[in-house]
Amino acid sequence: MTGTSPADVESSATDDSETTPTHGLYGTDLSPDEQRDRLTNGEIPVAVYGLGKMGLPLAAVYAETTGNVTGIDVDPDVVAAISDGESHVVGEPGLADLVAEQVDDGRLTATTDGPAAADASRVHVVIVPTLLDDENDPDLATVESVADDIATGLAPGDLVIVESTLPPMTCRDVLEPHLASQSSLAPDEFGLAFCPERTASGTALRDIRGQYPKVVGGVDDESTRAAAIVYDELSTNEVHRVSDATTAEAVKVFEGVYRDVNIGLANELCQLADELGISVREAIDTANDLPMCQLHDPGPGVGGHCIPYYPHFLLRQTGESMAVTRAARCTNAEMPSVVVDRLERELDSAGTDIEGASVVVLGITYRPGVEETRASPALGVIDELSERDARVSGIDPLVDPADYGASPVEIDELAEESFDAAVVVTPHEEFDRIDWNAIDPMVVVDGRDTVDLEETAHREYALGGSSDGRPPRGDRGRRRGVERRDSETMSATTDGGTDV
Ligand SMILES: NC(=O)c1ccc[n+]([C@@H]2O[C@H](COP(=O)([O-])OP(=O)(O)OC[C@H]3O[C@@H](n4cnc5c(N)ncnc54)[C@H](O)[C@@H]3O)[C@@H](O)[C@H]2O)c1
Ligand SMILES: CC(=O)N[C@@H]1[C@@H](OP(=O)(O)OP(=O)(O)OC[C@H]2O[C@@H](n3ccc(=O)[nH]c3=O)[C@H](O)[C@@H]2O)O[C@H](CO)[C@@H](O)[C@@H]1O
Repeated sequence: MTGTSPADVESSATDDSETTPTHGLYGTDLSPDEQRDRLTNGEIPVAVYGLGKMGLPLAAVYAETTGNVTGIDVDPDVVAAISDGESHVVGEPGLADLVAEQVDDGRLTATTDGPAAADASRVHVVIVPTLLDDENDPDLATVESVADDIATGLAPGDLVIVESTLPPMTCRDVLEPHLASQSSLAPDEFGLAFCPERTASGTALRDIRGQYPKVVGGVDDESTRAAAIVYDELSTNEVHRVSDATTAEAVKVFEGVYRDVNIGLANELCQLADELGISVREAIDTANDLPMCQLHDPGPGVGGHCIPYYPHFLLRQTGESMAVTRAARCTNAEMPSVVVDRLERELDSAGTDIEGASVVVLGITYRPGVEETRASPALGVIDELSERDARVSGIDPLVDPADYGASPVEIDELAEESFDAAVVVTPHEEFDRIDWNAIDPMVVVDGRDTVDLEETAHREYALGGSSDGRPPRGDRGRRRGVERRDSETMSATTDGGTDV
């Protein structure tokens, strides 16, 4: 790191212009070492478009590597916070300090002005979300709007790197023609490579800096080469060059589909727990003794703007039926209603009609500690409960349940209120301090195997059973000689749990 200031960079880039035909990395005739030097000296300005949960950590790592990064976001509050050296992304170890340091040193700046940043930058990194439209087709509008910004400043020799997850063929068939037509450059005058994020919330900096090999695939060989130069510097791990951008796009989507399909299988198996009278979680954990078996964890559904979205980047985009991917997606999407079915049955057994019952949902975000609610299973649970005319409350330390159709309750208020039931959807660590013994007995459906209510008066139903071997209703049925194989008996029995 040289600590070069942006002003130094500008003048050095100008001085070089007479001897170097292009300032960028694509199609340059500089040696690889000279390219690396220019990148790490800050002589190649970098723009990072999208400063969200992954974009801000990525921009910060680009800044610590190159010393000359402009971050762009459409949200003025995000830009204002970063300009003040503050991270608006919570739960990422080291990020607040890194952002403060990079901004303070003048290595990272932020703006809402995409075209101006594009004009000043020679490497453009895209890390905005790709969502779905109402028909579940990929919605490329945000990525294309960033491409419009980049195109206004795109110069010969520039390299565009896309880290946003994309449906395969998007770089080749959509973005390259889009950038070319909007910039009036020929496709072989600029580089375009897909280099997917292999990161997760909570470990973003570690992952970006090199936890896994970095996959790089360009629309042509020169784009792959140029992008590999960048990630050789950014990542401590190996750079895995694949044949082309479409292969790189497929790698990322396949990783997500693998996860969705395997969670779908776990969710299917977990629904056998009542009928078999076992803890399916115990069976899964034990099956996973074998390295060839990697069954996932069952739960109330699959949330976030990654895993539930990526299967749709293939479904309807191909002429193939994709029956396995489709079935898993359906199974996962139905889990919130499975959870509410179980809840309704347990309430029935306790003599309470779900219509008019008061139910509190624990955890609205899709993952503990991550402020993201897109596709959260909690939203499906709230919808299902509302459709069945239950009165729904919610607790979440990161978001306001009122924004999602549930009356807000604080953890400390739980004991003062009286609920017919609770559903654990997302086990934020704050829930560890709930004193269940201080709360009036109720039905508790635990979707995540995170509460043990055996020593309480609550009527617990653990989806799929507990890892320690307790079937969904604990040991009570076994102790009382309930016929485990008869699911009808199980669902109709009224003495299977503590009365509430
Ligand atoms: N979050 C994860 O765990 C994760 C992991 C791996 C990959 N990804 C992928 O990374 C990408 C980004 O995800 P994220 O979690 O950072 O998203 P995010 O929703 O947290 O942040 C997106 C940011 O982009 C900004 N933005 C929207 N439109 C813009 C525009 N036109 N120009 C500039 N900025 C704009 C938003 O204001 C927001 O700050 C997605 O493609 C996602 O699939 C995410
Ligand atoms: C572990 C990891 O690196 N993941 C990443 C993932 O991050 P993520 O934040 O989306 O988190 P996940 O852990 O995948 O969970 C998604 C949903 O599935 C539920 N779930 C999960 C596992 C399970 O066994 N049973 C479940 O029910 C869970 O509760 C949640 O609702 O997406 C990124 C984007 O591309 C990828 O980089 C990457 O795969």
